[in-house]
Amino acid sequence: SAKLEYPAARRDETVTNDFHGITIQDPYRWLEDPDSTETKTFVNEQNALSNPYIHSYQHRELVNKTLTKMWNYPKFGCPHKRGPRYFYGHNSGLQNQSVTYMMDDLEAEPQIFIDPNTFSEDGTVSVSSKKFTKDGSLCALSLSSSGSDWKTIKFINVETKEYLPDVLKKVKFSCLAFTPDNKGFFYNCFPSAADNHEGEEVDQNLNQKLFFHRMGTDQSEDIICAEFPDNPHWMSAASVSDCQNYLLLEISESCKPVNKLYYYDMRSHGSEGFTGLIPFIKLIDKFDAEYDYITNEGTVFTFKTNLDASRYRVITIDFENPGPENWKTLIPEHPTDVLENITCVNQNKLIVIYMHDVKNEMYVHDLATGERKAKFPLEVGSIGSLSGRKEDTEIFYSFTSFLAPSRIYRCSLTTDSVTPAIFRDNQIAGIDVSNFETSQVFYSSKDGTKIPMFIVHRKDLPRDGNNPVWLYGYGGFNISLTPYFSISRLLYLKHFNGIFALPNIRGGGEYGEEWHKGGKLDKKQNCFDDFISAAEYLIQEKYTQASRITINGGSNGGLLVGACINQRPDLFGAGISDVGVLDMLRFHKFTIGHYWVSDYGCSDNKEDFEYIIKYSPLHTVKEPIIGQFPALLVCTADHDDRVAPLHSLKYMATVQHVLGKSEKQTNPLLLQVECKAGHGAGKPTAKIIEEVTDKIAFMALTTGLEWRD
Ligand SMILES: O=C(NCC(=O)N1CCC[C@H]1C(=O)O)OCc1ccccc1
Repeated sequence: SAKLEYPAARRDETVTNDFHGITIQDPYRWLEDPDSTETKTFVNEQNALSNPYIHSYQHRELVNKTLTKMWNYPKFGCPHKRGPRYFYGHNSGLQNQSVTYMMDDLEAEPQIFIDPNTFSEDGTVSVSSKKFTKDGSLCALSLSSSGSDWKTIKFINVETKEYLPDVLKKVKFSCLAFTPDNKGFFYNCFPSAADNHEGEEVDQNLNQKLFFHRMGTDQSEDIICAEFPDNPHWMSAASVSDCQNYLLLEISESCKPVNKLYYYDMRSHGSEGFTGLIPFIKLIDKFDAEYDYITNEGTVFTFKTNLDASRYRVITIDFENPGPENWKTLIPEHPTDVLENITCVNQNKLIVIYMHDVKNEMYVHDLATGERKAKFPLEVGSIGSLSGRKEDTEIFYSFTSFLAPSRIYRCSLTTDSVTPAIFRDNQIAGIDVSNFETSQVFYSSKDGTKIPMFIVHRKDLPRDGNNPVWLYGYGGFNISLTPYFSISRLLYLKHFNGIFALPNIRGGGEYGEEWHKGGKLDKKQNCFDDFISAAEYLIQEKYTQASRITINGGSNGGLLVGACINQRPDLFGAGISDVGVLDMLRFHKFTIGHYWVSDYGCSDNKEDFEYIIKYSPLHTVKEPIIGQFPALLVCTADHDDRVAPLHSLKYMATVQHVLGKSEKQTNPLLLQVECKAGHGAGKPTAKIIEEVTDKIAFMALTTGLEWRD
């Protein structure tokens, strides 16, 4: 391909910082200001390069049309009962946002409850979460614009579907909790945040507070009921216990799976509402483990915890005898499987979801004794979502896997046996998934650790060492990548003879906290070694060859791509880094980045700096000794306030500076910045399809994909 000319971005060689005796230059520091004319010009010049290149792909329209057609199938969410009614999410196929329907019973005619597509012309306003009052009479909506983490909370009268006058602003990373009498509402906001924020600012999110809002009043009258002036990094979340007597408060200070647990007995309060800081009882007042509320029977509380259990277990704590010596184990830690999720249903049962070698298993346990009662018949895959409360006698759950769009089951829990029935079976038009297969392999990483990897492709694929591979990974924050259905992957498999490979690299939660610890802080390089070893495995097993591999990941996965492509430019044909964390010396200075130091460490500390600087993508760009750098597409968006676009802008400016002038560098090095889009959550269908089309077009142009009908 003809060699591209890259815009010469100004380098300010005067910007340097001293890190524990080491001087580090930061010549593109000016790109950290999203509002400067210079930054806007830089973004426009980069898009003026990347978009025409991507649109030069001859089959881009064919991919777009095919993707749209495959995407256009009805998608149902699990029904959930709130008060006397059932609610469920539904998308007819191509709607920008799913619609929430309501029905008086499961056989009744559904009617529209909330249609977010009416909130904006282009579908960029989304409902990020909903919370009903216990009796289902009111519903709080948390709304996001352009994919920003900033939320506006509004309230709907469910019966009349009319909005109440109450509007809550400056809300971010917030809980939603009504008081039992429906008169009050707990939420979190950042009062010190600037008024004009919309998600394009990079200011740090500090000093979050818990507020009490009295329904029918103005937000300016809201009461601060929890704040942590000595710990500006802390964030909190309030919830009401199943019995409605207790207000629980979880406090966390980072993404580490540990939290403090405070509580307050609301019975000692009249209905005059809350008037000031709540005198919480500090049940757990240190950050030593996670305590995740499941339910309570009177003063005996049931929690999921990783205390002395890296694969989690279930304990009970009696608030009357709160000393740890009185705590009891209800379900002990499993010797190999991770206890992922527990829900109390039908008053006396626990629905327990485990992860066994990255596949879900689901059981019924007895709440009182912890005893296992039944096992759900599940295929290989994941439980996508589950709805059911203590007061419900049935559950709905969705099952999904690489080759099965989510299917919803309904199961009564009134007896000890489980006989689930299909409630909704989503079908894809024009795809016969029986032509494809999923396998799971265990390959060795650099240090000999066995890493599981899912491999999905056509059944008749030749092992000729020449198949294109979409190698996708994440590797961090205790997040597990269990099987999930994706139209874009299926198109790649069907129309390009592609292979989708998903290695469950360390840093995730696939084998519990030990797996997470194996890929964080000073062991973060293990994530990159695991991902590199995955590519080497696929090559030596004759699935593919380096030039046909695209590595891809988002956010922490975007860091994965940046680090691996810098370290092994010989191993990949292309890399696509989505909304990546790429400046590892400065990530904690912007928006919620300070929360990530639990996985990354912080360059303010000498020991942390010394391992961070070794892999930070922005600081490890160098010309390959032999050959050229792979094709690179770095994607971000102007309202991404989870990972500010500055990471991608500075990284691409550096890559183009170091590599772009070399005569041998004919692979493109491109940055694409989307407008009215954010980190990903809430993105309208139309934008998702455009974005995926561009990704596939880029892979086609740079790894020689050939379309087949
Ligand atoms: O920052 C995160 N999560 C980690 C995160 O989003 N990360 C971690 C690294 C980059 C980015 C990503 O991988 O998506 O969540 C913020 C939050 C939400 C709700 C309550 C408290 C705090």
